[in-house]
Amino acid sequence: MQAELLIHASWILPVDATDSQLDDHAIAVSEGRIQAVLPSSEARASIEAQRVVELPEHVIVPGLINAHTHAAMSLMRGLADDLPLMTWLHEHIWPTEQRWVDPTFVADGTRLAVLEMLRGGVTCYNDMYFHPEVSAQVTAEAGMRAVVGMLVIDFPSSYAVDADGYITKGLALHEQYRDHPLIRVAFAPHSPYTVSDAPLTRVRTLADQLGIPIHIHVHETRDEVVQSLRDHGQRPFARLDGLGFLDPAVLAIHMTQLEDDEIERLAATGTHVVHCPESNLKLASGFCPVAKLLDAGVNVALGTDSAASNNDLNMLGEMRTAALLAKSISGSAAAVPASAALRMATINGARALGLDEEIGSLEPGKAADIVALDLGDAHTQPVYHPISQLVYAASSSQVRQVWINGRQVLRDATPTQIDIADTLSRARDWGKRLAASD
Ligand SMILES: CSC[C@H]1O[C@@H](n2cnc3c(O)ncnc32)[C@H](O)[C@@H]1O
Ligand SMILES: [Zn+2]
Repeated sequence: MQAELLIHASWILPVDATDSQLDDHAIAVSEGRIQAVLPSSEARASIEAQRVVELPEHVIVPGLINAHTHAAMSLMRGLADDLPLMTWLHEHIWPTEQRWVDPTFVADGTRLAVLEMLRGGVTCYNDMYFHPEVSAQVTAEAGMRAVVGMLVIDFPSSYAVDADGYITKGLALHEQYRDHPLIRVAFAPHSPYTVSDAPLTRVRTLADQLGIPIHIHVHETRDEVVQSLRDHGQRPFARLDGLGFLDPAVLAIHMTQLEDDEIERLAATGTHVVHCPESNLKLASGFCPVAKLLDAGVNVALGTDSAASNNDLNMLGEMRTAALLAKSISGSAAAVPASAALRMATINGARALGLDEEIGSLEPGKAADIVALDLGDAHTQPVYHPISQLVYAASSSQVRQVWINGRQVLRDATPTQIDIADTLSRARDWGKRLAASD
């Protein structure tokens, strides 16, 4: 057999149906797709490859999927800390966005985020932000995969004046990226408290017509629920249900406030939940009952939220936090074991985005989105169970090689498509500008 690329590693965690661990295996790649995953001994005997990569002491996993981001907000990392959500948004983040966010801000912030995520083994992210056409372009230039949000919000910005304006721009973006190999689009109405019923209904209709996901913040805090009971006479979840917003196209972000009947309804409707544990912890938003959701059969993916509320875009850290927090909340050390955390950061994210035929696991026929981490460092030795080292001990600095669609975008921890010095210099400049206006 011929292959363009053959990667040998000490361990492969393909995230298949049985959570296999494959020791001394190889992955053969051609035309951007995985051809075979097989023992290295067999691969050496049967595959003639144009390029062979040997990765002893490395574990290979599917590219991580960050299922909820506001990438460009990396330029606001550390701008306002130690505040609850509404104070943080109303008194700091939204005024800063009104003053500064434009296409250049989004380009420079997204590039900084893409650099951080690629170095952390993230190969796909699901974004919600202003000027998504700019995020899409920057991401595609870096060779990274993204689902870019067709943002909808009732408030004006430098991007659009009203909800219909956001939708019109979003539809143009959808047209522009039809059939793109790396970029998909989804509707991204910000939340039930910032988008009124009419645009939500329009989003629902259009999403059905176009067959695309809907990405929305829901039940992030108790205050959100209290406010909705006051303004609408019902919980946001019930309001969204009434508007037809519960089904397998919908990614409900956060979900820290959930009654048992709502968990049952999520499971019955196939609605996905995206858990953002570090952002929820930092803003003291509440706790998403992940173990209960998984037990009920709800698909739970994992996201960082923005670097302004996390304060990083590190999905290795997010997996660890998700696993530890679930144990603490449920009172069971068996809750969200390492294998479940890895599923949340890979195949569950792919499923939520409707991309599970394409990415999320290392199986023949899927896109070659592959991440290799070197476990030879002191803090990940010795290796009894590679998944344990990956989820509970590894850091981003151990991500050495990343391929997306079979193209190497990180080689020996260095991005191949991004100018690091320029990206950092632009970030520093924005930092000075924002600090001077504070
Ligand atoms: C209109 S683009 C997205 C919008 O979301 C804001 N945002 C960032 N983090 C959060 C969060 O945790 N909850 C709600 N909204 C958030 C961001 O500042 C943008 O304005
Ligand atoms: Zn968010």
